[in-house]
Amino acid sequence: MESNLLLEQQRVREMMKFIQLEIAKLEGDTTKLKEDVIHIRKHFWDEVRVSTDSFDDYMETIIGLRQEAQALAIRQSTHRHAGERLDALKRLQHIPYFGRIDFKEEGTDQTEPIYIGVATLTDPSGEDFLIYDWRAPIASVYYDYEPGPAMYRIPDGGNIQGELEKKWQYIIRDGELVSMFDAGVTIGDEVLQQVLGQGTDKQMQSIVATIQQEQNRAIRHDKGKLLIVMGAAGSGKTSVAMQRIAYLLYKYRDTVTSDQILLFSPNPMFSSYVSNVLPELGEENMQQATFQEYMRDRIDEQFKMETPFAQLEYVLTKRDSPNYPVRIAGMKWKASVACFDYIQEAITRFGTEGMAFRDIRFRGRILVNKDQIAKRFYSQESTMRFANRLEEVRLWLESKLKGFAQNERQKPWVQEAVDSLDNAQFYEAQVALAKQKGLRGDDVSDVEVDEKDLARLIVQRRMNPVVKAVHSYDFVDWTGLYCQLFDVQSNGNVTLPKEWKAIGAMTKKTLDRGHIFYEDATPFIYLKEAMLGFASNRSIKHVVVDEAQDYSPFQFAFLKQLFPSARMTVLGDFNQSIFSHSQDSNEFSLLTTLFGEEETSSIHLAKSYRSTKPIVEFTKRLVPNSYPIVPFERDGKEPVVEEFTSKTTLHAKIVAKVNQWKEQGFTSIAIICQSAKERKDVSSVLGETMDHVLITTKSNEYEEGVVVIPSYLAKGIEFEAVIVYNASDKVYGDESLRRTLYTVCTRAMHELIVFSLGPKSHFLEE
Ligand SMILES: Nc1ncnc2c1ncn2[C@@H]1O[C@H](COP(=O)(O)OP(=O)(O)OP(=O)(O)O)[C@@H](O)[C@H]1O
Repeated sequence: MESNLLLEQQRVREMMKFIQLEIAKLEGDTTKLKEDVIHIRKHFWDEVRVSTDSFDDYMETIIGLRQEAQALAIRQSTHRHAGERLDALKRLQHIPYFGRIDFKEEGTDQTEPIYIGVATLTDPSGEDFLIYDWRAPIASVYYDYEPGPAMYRIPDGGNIQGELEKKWQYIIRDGELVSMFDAGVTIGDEVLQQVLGQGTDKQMQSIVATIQQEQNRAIRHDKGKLLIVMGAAGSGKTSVAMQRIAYLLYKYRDTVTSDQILLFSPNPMFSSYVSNVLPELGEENMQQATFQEYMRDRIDEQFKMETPFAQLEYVLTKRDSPNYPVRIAGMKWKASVACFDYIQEAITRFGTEGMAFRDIRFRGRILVNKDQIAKRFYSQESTMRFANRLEEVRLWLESKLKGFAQNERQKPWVQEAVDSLDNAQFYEAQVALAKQKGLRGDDVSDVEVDEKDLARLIVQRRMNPVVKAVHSYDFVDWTGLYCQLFDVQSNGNVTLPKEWKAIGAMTKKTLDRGHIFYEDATPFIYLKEAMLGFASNRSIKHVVVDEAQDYSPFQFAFLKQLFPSARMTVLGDFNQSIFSHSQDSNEFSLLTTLFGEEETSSIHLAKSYRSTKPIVEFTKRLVPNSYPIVPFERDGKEPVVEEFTSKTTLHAKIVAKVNQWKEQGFTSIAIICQSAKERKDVSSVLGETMDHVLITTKSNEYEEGVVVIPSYLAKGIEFEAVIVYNASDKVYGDESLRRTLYTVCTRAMHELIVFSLGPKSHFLEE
């Protein structure tokens, strides 16, 4: 072992030297190549004699042009390759590799050592692989097998069988091999201990050196349209999501680019938290969005949409409001599979009856009344697509409006409007008419304007809002249609909630005020787009949804329609549903039906890596009916639960504890409050005594130091040490908040302290 270590240390040093030399050489080469490319571009035409006097001259010109273009293309391609190699070398310059397998391919008698790192490196001839990218097919053996028979898949679909003779793990710091381990069965117990025991960086980091077998299955999974990854808090779901994106970008590098992958994240701060991983692995970041942004764009100016965070504040802080039970029952219903089925049935029913239309009005007069529109709609074959039927009605209305406009020009109000135009208005009308005739500038004054033109223009302008409304299908009473869903008092197939009537009344009242609850946004838009056709985006090839337990079946159905060409990876943990009101289910059952069993695979990650074993054991007890949660064996302090009777002593204790943690060297400390309301209280008290950062829904950056953060913004991220500000039974007493308490406690990596003002939550007793 000792001599092995010396040999490997020697190899690392040689490799480091080689990498440094190559970097220096390539930096020179790429500068020269870039200058060459610029030079060729600049003097392109100087090098070509252009003449078309005779056929021979013409041919010579063509050949000259082709040669110059070829020279340019060759230089550009050499420059690009040199640039790529330089990038790879730079990624390897501190840690050239982290693992090695000794693999003997079946049918050969030679064992080849395969070194694995974050990029591929060949010798200068390009023939021998010095280091393999962790995503290369052969590297999968490193993650998937213990010594013994092993195999890996190659891109054409075949398998390479062989024997994995040995597996090593290396710890290399600043170009020196510090230690190496026989990685045997699982990769990384020792290395993992070290990695997980350290402090957290400002942002999430790649885990390629220590990916575990189950995680690797999820990262490299490549079958069907949908992959569901469920896993305990801290089991590496987000890490899997990020390494999986890197893997897909590598495997499909000829067909998929980073801007064709879209990650849905829970909030903007989360986006910044994960933004380092892909660049660290040499890839550009994928696109990121929140579901809320997609909804907001579609709801547009029609309603003022509540944000999901405002919705959560309501859930967490308005328990005493008399409307609370109805609103919560509504939230629960509107996010359920039952509601999804119910609206699907309603859409089918509207095909034969019950569509709500609006009168087309102009200057107080009804031009086409809603019954006429309904008659036209239902006069068409019910087998026709809904969108086509509505389009036919639109075209019919548009042609009717044209007729109305013509008649309207003769009306006295138009003549009056023409007569009352002052000079400025007349000139402005002249310019507009000139524009309609395609004239501009000086030509404007040449345009002859007669009364007929002016009448046409005046009617056109007055009717414009009506024309626009018809064009955007506002002749359908979308709000009425949505509200009408709540008028149905019984439905054969779906059980309606007992608060049904009150839910309907509350929904209507809110929409009438020009507001829309967040829970209504998706069903409302879904109803509309299911009838009009979904405005889809076909350029996205892969959609990744993190924190997927917080998405309703509607939202998934919507995503599927929105990105019809995309495969999906969905990662979540039902123990962490902050929307526990809305999600009773513990599985993504609708998702399976959406894509079909054939196209769906599920992987469960049971082992939890973030927190120490005592913290995992503690948090596990908060969710007794959960799927298995297995702690990674990492020692640490037992979590502390402490009750206080006064805020003053509680705050003094928080300040003392935080200061102590800072002295211990912790750089990421969170005081997690239940809501933003509570966060404000805490901050106003701590403000003078302790430096801290307040995290709000507007925070875009993941912050180091001491943060005060509401529960729902702490989703998905982690801190070295966590104080749960007030886990009293008053604050976390309701069953619906069990999962919230679990979520906040599981943010802690090394230390967890749960304070309570008054008697602690009974979940903590359990
Ligand atoms: N194989 C691994 N090697 C090293 N670190 C790992 C590994 N898997 C997970 N981790 C670490 O564990 C922590 C939790 O990972 P991650 O945030 O991906 O989990 P999660 O399942 O998304 O958590 P949650 O659902 O609680 O938000 C991170 O610090 C991550 O780097």
